[in-house]
Amino acid sequence: MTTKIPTTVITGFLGAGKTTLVRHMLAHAPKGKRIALIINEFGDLGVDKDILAGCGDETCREEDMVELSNGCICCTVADEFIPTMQALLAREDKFDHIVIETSGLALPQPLIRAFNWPEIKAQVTIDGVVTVADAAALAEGRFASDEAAVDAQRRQDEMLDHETPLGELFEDQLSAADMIVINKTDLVDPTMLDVVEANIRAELRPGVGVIRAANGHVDITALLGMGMSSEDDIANRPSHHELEHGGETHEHDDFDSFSLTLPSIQDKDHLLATIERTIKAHDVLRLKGFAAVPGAAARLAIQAVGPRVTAYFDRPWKPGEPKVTSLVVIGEQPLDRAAITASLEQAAA
Ligand SMILES: Nc1nc2c(ncn2[C@@H]2O[C@H](COP(=O)(O)OP(=O)(O)OP(=O)(O)O)[C@@H](O)[C@H]2O)c(=O)[nH]1
Repeated sequence: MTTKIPTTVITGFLGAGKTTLVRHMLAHAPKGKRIALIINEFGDLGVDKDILAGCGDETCREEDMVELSNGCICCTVADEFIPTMQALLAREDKFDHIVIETSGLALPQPLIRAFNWPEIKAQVTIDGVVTVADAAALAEGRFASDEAAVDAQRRQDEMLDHETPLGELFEDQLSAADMIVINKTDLVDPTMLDVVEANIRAELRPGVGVIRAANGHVDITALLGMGMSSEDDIANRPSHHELEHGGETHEHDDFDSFSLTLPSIQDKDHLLATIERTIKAHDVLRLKGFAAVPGAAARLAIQAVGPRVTAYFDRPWKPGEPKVTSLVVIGEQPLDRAAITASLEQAAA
């Protein structure tokens, strides 16, 4: 019998810290262990792959990364995911482990089920499904239906709201998990963290592990080598969307994304202030990309998750690379693209 290649599936809501966790995993993987990475992004800018490739480590080898862009892995299982897996398995250089980072809007269940397709099942097994939870977003009630209208106490109760697309999607991601990483613990006080953890635990199947982390710093031996064969246990991982719609519709219909490019911007602080203002005014859930700051030799990576905007220079511009500012914007439907674009264009020079 051939040994199956273990695969870790990383899921979790937009901006929860999946890429950050993957980065940590790659940096701390046992020496000599060859890990292939499949990255699935919502939106048509390959920001996550670019950030990982920009890390410069030998563990983040670009040739070991495959990107499934502008799609949700769960909607494109047959068209994209299966062929990608087959191509990976056909490669001569063999991998010891595969890591799949799903988009923050992906429903994990169809992906898990895909591991039962005969051509996949013969060679690969799911080592474990890891769901990254954003402690800060949960503590702030960002999955509640109308944040502005609910007071702090009610927000706590509505953390795992069944009515909203966000809440349901998050529950589906929790129900699929073998392990939960409660991330961003640095942003939440300990009492609130206990509330967040209790709410999460209430949604889990018995036996699912929960670990807390900041910046994805977890003991990677806890993540790799779980040996769960999750694909054999799909019946115990129900999904709202599959139950309610017979798998026919996808929650991504509730979300929208677009990207825009600014040929030049005035300056860094003005850009970040413009982004912050735009996010607040238009309920943008997630914004990320790279900016060309006048006079800077490096590109500025921009990350916004809900109202929190951060930026750092991640790597020097490559010779010949167009120095422009490219951003992807993600939010619930309807996203007022024209107004958001006009607002962000105020940062243009
Ligand atoms: N303060 C804090 N920030 C974090 C932590 N983990 C991640 N971040 C930041 O949160 C932002 C989003 O992190 P990512 O790792 O890109 O999140 P993601 O889940 O991959 O995002 P999508 O792929 O867009 O869904 C980045 O700015 C990270 O630096 C954490 O534990 N604490």
